[in-house]
Amino acid sequence: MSKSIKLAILGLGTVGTGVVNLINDNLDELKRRSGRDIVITEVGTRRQRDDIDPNIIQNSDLMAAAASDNVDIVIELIGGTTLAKDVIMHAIKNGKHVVTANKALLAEHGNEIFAFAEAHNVHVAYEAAVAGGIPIIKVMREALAANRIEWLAGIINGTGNFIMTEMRDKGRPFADVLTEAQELGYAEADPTFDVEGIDAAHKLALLASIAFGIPLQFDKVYCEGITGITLQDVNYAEELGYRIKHLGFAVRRESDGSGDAGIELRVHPTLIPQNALLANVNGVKNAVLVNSHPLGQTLYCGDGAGAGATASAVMADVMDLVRVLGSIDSNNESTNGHHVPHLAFIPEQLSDTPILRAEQMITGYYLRVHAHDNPGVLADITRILSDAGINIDAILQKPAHKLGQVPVIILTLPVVESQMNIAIEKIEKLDTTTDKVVRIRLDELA
Ligand SMILES: NC(=O)C1=CN([C@@H]2O[C@H](COP(=O)(O)OP(=O)(O)OC[C@H]3O[C@@H](n4cnc5c(N)ncnc54)[C@H](O)[C@@H]3O)[C@@H](O)[C@H]2O)C=CC1
Ligand SMILES: N[C@@H](CC=O)C(=O)O
Ligand code: NA
Repeated sequence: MSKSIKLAILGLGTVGTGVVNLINDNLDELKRRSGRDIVITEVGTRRQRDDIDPNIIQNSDLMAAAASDNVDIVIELIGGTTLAKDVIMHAIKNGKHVVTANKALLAEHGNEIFAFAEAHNVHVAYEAAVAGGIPIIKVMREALAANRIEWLAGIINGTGNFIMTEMRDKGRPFADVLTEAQELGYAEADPTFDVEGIDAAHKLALLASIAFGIPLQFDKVYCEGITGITLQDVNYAEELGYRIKHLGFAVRRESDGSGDAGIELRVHPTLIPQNALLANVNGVKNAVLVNSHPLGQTLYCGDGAGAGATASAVMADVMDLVRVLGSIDSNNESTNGHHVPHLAFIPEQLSDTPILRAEQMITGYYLRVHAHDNPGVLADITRILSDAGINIDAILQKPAHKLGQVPVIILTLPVVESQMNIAIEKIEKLDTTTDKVVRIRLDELA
């Protein structure tokens, strides 16, 4: 057997431990598939641990581990955007290939990191950074490489989907389910990233780049989380044949008279029909639906978080890099040019297609309006909507729930957000309405 491949695993938390376990469990499988011995030579830990194989160097100096002569591939699993960035840049500078699960880092600094890697002729692989174990990066960069991607929609945060599922099915309180997600190793170190939609926005920025061939633009992703979703809205949505899911959308919009041309990047709770495929993806499962030409719609589904699923993606990247290393000759030159561009398109071909602002985005809406139970209230509300050119798809008036007040639920057809903003402002000013209008986007795309 030829030379072994030496790994440094930096960070032994949920994912790092999952990677060590996977290597131990599947060592023979890895060797049979790659023709190489895959060996962990160093781990980056804060403290010396006695449960680590004594042949493995335990290094609390991650910069040293990233540059070690004893390492071919550096696997960054510490998370965060400061030390993790320094360590990755240092590894690249020292000619190491890198595998990372760190979507926050790539969404914010990926343009710089990938350019630096290209300049040093090494790869930064990141399958684990999006949708956990689902091989969505590989599919989009390689299997769909001949397609023009029109849009994608996905459940891309396992913690959020787990919370929404448990709330809906078992009526469990939000905070309890979040605690369980943390115990199961699904949540980010700072779980507000999960519940405020930031983690999904990081992943969407990555998916959009490889879908459309645009630079990473995390700062332009419209982002809403699940903290404002109440059981009341979940139940009303179900009554109307819809389900609320937290989704990410990347949509190419042509200028067709109904709106502006550009790309919509948005993550938010969304009503989708109960019979839609994504409506039935539950628990920690993620799913990404991709519409491309000429293939059409394809759906990718699996565990989006957790030790085993994420380790699977990390090691899939390692296996790809083993093949790249196998194709490098003794002068460190690539012998067969196997190189998938980091963002799927060759860097000079990345386009500057504008990202649309929130007011330019087009979606349907679920509105919950609280009104006095007086004659003519419904007429006032529907007139405002129709004056704004907004078509109503369904309307549901619930029995009065507090002193003479009725919740009115309205579903609309797609409308440009700026129009909806104007209409909601007018509805809130009516003497007959009380409270703020609750609005949740509704999408039939997914
Ligand atoms: N947990 C999951 O399901 C998934 C996590 N990820 C990403 O994987 C990365 C790791 O996540 P987890 O394993 O969940 O986090 P974690 O918090 O369980 O593990 C991080 C580990 O890194 C160690 N660490 C941090 N700074 C260190 C330092 N200076 N020196 C040595 N060790 C250090 C911590 O002590 C901890 O053991 C993050 O970027 C996360 O966003 C990606 C996909 C799924
Ligand atoms: N916290 C993330 C982990 C995987 O990316 C999630 O819940 O999806
Ligand atoms: Na993945």
